[in-house]
Amino acid sequence: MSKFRLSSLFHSSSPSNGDAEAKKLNRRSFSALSASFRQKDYGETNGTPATKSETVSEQPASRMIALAEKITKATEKLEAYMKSKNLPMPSYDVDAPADFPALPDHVQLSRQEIIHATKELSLLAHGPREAFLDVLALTAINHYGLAKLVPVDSTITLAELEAKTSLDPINLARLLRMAMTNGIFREPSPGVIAHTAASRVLAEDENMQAWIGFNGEDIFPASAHVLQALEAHPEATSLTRAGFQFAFGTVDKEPMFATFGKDPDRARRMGRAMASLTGGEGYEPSYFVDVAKGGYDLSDIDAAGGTFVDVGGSHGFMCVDLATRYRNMKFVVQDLQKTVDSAPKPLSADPQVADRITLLAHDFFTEQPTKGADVYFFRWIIHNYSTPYAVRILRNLVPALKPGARILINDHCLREPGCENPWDERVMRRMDVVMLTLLNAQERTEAEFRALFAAASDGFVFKGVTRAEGCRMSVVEAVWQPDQVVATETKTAEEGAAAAPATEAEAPADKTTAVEDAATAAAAATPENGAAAAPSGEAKTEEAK
Ligand SMILES: C[S@@+](CC[C@H](N)C(=O)[O-])C[C@H]1O[C@@H](n2cnc3c(N)ncnc32)[C@H](O)[C@@H]1O
Repeated sequence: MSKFRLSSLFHSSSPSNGDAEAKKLNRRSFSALSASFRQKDYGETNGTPATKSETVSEQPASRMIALAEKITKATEKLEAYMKSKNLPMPSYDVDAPADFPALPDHVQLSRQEIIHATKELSLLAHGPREAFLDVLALTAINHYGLAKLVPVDSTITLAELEAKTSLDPINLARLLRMAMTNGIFREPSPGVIAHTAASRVLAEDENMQAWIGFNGEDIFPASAHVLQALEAHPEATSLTRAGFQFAFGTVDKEPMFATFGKDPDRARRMGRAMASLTGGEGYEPSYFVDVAKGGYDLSDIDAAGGTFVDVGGSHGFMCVDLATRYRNMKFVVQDLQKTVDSAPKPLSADPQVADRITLLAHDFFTEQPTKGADVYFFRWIIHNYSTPYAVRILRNLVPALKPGARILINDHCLREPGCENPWDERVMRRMDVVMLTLLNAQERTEAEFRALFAAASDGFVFKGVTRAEGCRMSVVEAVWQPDQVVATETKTAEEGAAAAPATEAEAPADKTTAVEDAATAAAAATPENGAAAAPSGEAKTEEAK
C-alpha cells in the first residue's frame, strides 16, 4: 500500500508563527497562498467548504478529523477485503494493475468514501481560494459575474439568479452544480443557491477574478492550441507562432503583448493576474535586496559609488528599494518609452533616493546605452523570451560592458525534477509551460542559463546561481571578462544558426515594433502596476513605500 498515500503536501515542515501566518492569510496573492504549503499547516482555524449540514464557522477542526477518521476506517475495510482475497494492493508501480478489481457493494462503498472524503479533506487543506480547479464552469461563472449576483448573507433562487444573467436556466444550473463539486457555491435546498467561502472569494477578490479570467479565457484557449503550434513550428522560438497566436488568429502577425495592447481591459486583467502570481510570498523584492535574508550584496559597489542598471525595470520599484538600502550608488531604470512616461515622478518621496535614480527609455533589443555600469540586472525579463531572443538581449550589452561588470538575471532557475518541494515544483513548471503557451518562452535550468551566456559571448564568465531561502526566484550571475573573448567574429558566424532568429517573423526587429506598440500592455504585466490597482493592503505601489 506504500504508493497509495495522502500527499506529503499536507505535512508541515515548520511550525507557524502567529504574525507571519496572519500576514500570509491577509495577503491576496495566489503565490502567497501556495507558499503556505511549503512552510505551514493550516491549523485549526481554517474553514471547511460548506456542506448542507455544516457551515464554515461550525466545528472546522472536527470536520478535518472526522474526515481523516473516515478515510482511515474506509481504507482499513478496503485493505482487509483485498488481503482476504489476495488481491494486489493499489500501486502506481509500472506493472501494477491499471484498474481496481471488481468489489462487492459494501467494499465499493468504502472505496467511494475514501475518494470523496480525501477530496473534501484536500479542499479543506487547500483553503477556499484554491478551490478553483475545473476550467469551464469556473470560467463561465467568472465571465458572467455570477458570484457577485449571489448575496453573501442570504440565498437566491435559481430563477432569481437567471433573471439577472443572460444565461438560460439549464446552463446556469449545470455550471453552478459543476462548480459545487469543487466547493464553489452550495445548494442548501433544491433550486436555492448560497455562497461558500470559495465562491465568496470569487465575488469579492478582483485579483482572483482577473486570475480566473486570464487563465480561462487566455491561457486555456492558448493551451489547447500548443500542439498545433508545435506541429507547425517545432522549434517553438517565435513570439508570433505560439499556442496563443494559433488560438486567437494572429499567427505571424503579432506577439501576445501586441494583442493585449489593443485591448486595455484584457491587458489589465493579465497585469492583475500576473501581479497576483508573482507579487506575493516567495517573490518579494526583499529576497534580492535584503542581504540578511540571503539577498545579493552590493556593498562594494555602493562603497565605490558604482552604477546599477535595471533593464526592463518597469517603474523602478526594485531600484527604489535598493537605493533606500544603499545610500551612495546610482541607479538607472530602463524600460520602453511608454512605461517610462507613465512612471510616478519623483520615484520616491525621499529625495536622497529619487535623485540617484535615472529613468531611461531603452529597448533592450537595441544596443545598451548606459556604458560602464557595474551591474546590469534583468528581473522577470529573460524568461519571457526563447533562446534566440534572450541571447540577443545579452549580446546587446556587450558594447557597454567594462571588465568586471556583472550581469544578474533574477528569474526562476529550474532544479532537477524532484528537488523542489512538490508545490513549488508544480508552480514553477506550470509557469514554464505557460511561457511556452503564450510566448514560446521558457523558465531555465542553470545549464541553460550558462549556455545562454556562452552563446551570447565568450566574454561572459558564468559565476553560478544563488537562491535565498524561502524564495522561488534565483539570481543567475555572469561577469564580463573581455580577455576571455577569442575569435569573436568566427564564433558569431558559427552560432548564427543556433542563436539568431531564423526567419523574418522571428527577427527581434519585428518584435521590437510590436512590443513598442504594446508597451502599455507589457507594463501592465508588472507586479507593482497590477498591485497598484489591487484592493490588497499589500499592494506594492510606489506611494506605499
Ligand atoms: C514582466 S515585466 C518585469 C518588470 C520588472 N523587471 C519586474 O521585476 O517586475 C517586463 C518589463 O519589460 C519591459 N519591456 C518589454 N519589452 C521591452 C523592451 N523591448 N525593452 C525594454 N523593456 C521592455 C516591460 O515594459 C515591463 O516593464
